[in-house]
Amino acid sequence: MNVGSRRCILNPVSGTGDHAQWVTRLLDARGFEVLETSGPEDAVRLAMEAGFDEVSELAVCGGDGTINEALRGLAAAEHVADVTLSVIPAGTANLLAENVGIRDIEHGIEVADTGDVRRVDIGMADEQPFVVSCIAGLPADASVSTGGDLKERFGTLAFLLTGAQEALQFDGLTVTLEDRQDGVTEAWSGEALCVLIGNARKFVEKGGQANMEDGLFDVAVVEEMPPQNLVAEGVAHRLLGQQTDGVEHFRTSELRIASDDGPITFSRDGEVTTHEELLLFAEPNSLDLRVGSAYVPDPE
Ligand SMILES: Nc1ncnc2c1ncn2[C@@H]1O[C@H](COP(=O)(O)OP(=O)(O)OP(=O)(O)O)[C@@H](O)[C@H]1O
Repeated sequence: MNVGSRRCILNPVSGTGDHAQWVTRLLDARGFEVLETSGPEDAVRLAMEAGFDEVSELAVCGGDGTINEALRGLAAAEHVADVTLSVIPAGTANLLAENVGIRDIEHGIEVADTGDVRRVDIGMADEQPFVVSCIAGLPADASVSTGGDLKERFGTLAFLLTGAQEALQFDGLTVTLEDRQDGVTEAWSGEALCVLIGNARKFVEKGGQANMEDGLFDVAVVEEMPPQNLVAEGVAHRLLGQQTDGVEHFRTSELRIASDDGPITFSRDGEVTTHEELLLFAEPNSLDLRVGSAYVPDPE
């Protein structure tokens, strides 16, 4: 039993990869035991161990990929509900940190030590957890192929823009979406360019932080566009600008996505898997997360 214990899982190669030493020194001074990951999936193992050791505070220093691995490890150890998680943004995009008001590494360390704790929703897709989003179609593929340089220059927009360029050769998704919040209703069916399910992130209008405490996903389906369109511009406008023609947007706590045309690729916070159908549900108020003072519980 490790009541009151503080541990940090640190990815030494995420982002620019030059943070490990000084971050370890600062965290050590604040009572965190720092364990470095040694390769892909190692944060899953370390978080499982933290769960089995009943660690009460777990900081994750890395990008969204490392956070996703840590969350999967905590889920495997059935420790998600018993830990306070904090994020120290040392990745390239750092979507979760950005969505909970954490500015940079130093700020993340301070928040991990003394920040407010909010009980936020997590999403489950095929029984695996995610916090930020689960996306299918173009940005899911794009998040795999977008190089570090581009990610750094454009931030999150790069996911959309790179994907949009690739859409010239992209066939789209033939999908049916069922809203299962109150019974089963067909929410959308047809040819989609992508399906975006946000827990911590909105994808339409101005985007930004979604309500992480309402027990609902923000779902956006971008309809297939003719390839001769200026696709990159079109997608960016539709998702980030004001124009929402061709975008179906709704909120739900439970959703089933079925492909009518073979397996499709999903990215759960950057973790890529392939499914013919996927069942997603929001687990309301199930994770204690430290947030920065800029975090807005209800960003409407
Ligand atoms: N010691 C290591 N050596 C090599 N790869 C590692 C090591 N530890 C973790 N990894 C892998 O590094 C990858 C990238 O991590 P992460 O997603 O956290 O950072 P990022 O890609 O820089 O940021 P972001 O996801 O925010 O854009 C993950 O797939 C993780 O499994």
